[in-house]
Amino acid sequence: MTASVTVLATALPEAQPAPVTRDSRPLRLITCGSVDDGKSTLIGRLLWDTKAVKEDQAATLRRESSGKQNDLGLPDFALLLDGLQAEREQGITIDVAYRYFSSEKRSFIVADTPGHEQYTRNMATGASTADLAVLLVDARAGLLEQTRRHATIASLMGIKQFVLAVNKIDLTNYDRAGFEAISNEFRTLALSLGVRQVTAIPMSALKGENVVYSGDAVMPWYDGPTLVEALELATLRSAQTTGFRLPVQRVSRPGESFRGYQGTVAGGAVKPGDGVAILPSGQIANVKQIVTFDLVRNAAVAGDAITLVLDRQVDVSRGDMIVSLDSQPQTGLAFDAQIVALQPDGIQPGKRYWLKSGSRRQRVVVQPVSQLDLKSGKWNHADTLPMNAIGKVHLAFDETAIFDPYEQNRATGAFILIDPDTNNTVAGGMVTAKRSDLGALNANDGRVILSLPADLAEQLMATELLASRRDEVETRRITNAAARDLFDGLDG
Ligand SMILES: Nc1nc2c(ncn2[C@@H]2O[C@H](COP(=O)(O)OP(=O)(O)OP(=O)(O)O)[C@@H](O)[C@H]2O)c(=O)[nH]1
Repeated sequence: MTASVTVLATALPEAQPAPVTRDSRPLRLITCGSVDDGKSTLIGRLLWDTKAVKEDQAATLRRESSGKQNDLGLPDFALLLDGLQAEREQGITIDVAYRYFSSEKRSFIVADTPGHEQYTRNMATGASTADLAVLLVDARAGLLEQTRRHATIASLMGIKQFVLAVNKIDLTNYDRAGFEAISNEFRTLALSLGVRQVTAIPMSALKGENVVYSGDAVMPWYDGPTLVEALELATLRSAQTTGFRLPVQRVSRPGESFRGYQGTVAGGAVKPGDGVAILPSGQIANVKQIVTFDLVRNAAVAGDAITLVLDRQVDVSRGDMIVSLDSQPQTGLAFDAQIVALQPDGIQPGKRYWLKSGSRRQRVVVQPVSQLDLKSGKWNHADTLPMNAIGKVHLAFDETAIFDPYEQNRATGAFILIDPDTNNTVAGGMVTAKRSDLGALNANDGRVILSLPADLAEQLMATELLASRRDEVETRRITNAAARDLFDGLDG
């Protein structure tokens, strides 16, 4: 494997979004499963049967499948997703790519997360924007620990609707009892995670039974929906409950008289005349103008990329957040969070990481408190968190941090942790609450840079510099990634 460059942005979509036939936003879903459960085959089958595959792709599929067809003589639908594999082989790791398809009633965006090694991380990236999770299991194997982990992460990230796809049912001779046993076990798990909306569907992704077309002929005992019918019935995640949020990406000063603050609205709405506060400084101003790339607008909502002009001179820089006066996020030096550890080193207590949330990046000390036992669903005391662990932690900052609880706003409540030594993303997390005091965990205690020998201090500075450059690269990519803008724009 040759992953040398990590692109945190989304991959460019290969196809334009399917036309929205009704006045509804597309439903976003993620698929999760263990290796070989048939995830690629299922997504391929969905694209194929909903006719989201372009003719040239279809021709390639027929050609490439010939000669290496499976026992059933069907094309290898997983080949439809091979574009990502090719990118991986060029040394580029792409966390999530989005595929678009639609039925007569609705359009959908499925987050496709390639690769197994970093699966949990990829999954967490996809889950943060999804309305629904499709959890795949192999009908012969039933629920695995991996299924439990994925279901847990999906629920932690706020997904409240699951479809359990009991795949490869053709290989169990369409065994009804086996299907029901797996469904019941999964319902118990989902309930323990607080997820009540579960649809279990017996299916064969390979043969296309109960995916888009009914599997009646072979499973007359099943009278529930096909996968697409279940997706058509699903509800969109409810709107965020916070006020206006604009994480400032850039301050624009094209001339003496104009100063605008640019970013993508991460919550709520804004219109000229609204009172806003600039955090963390707490300065106050009114909105004078809202400008998009070619228009002056009379309002902007979450998902809009805007330039905001204020009615007075204030001091604003990248990483600040402009928010509505009457509904502000929480600011402070200590927060509680839940994280998923993503690297072999896990999370070390007392170590200083970079925390990145929106356009803001700051130093943080992470103190693990407990780890989730996936089998029992209990939180056990923990001082460290190994790779893949889901844990509760305390975060301690040495400069004011700004968050909404993730429950209220996924954009301003989510973050990643970066190891300053390696620049690896070591965790993804969600803020659950503000803490009233730092207790024993004062991040300033970790601020020993002044007492370090000069050469070591210099090294540390160099690391910081490197990290900040990396930050720029990342931001540029994200800005350039038409996919993300497009994707976010669909929400507007
Ligand atoms: N019989 C049968 N085989 C299936 C079905 N779905 C997938 N397969 C086969 O199972 C194997 C694995 O399928 P993939 O779609 O590659 O599985 P995956 O989970 O995406 O695996 P990775 O891409 O390795 O993560 C392939 O040989 C598929 O043809 C099914 O419903 N029935």
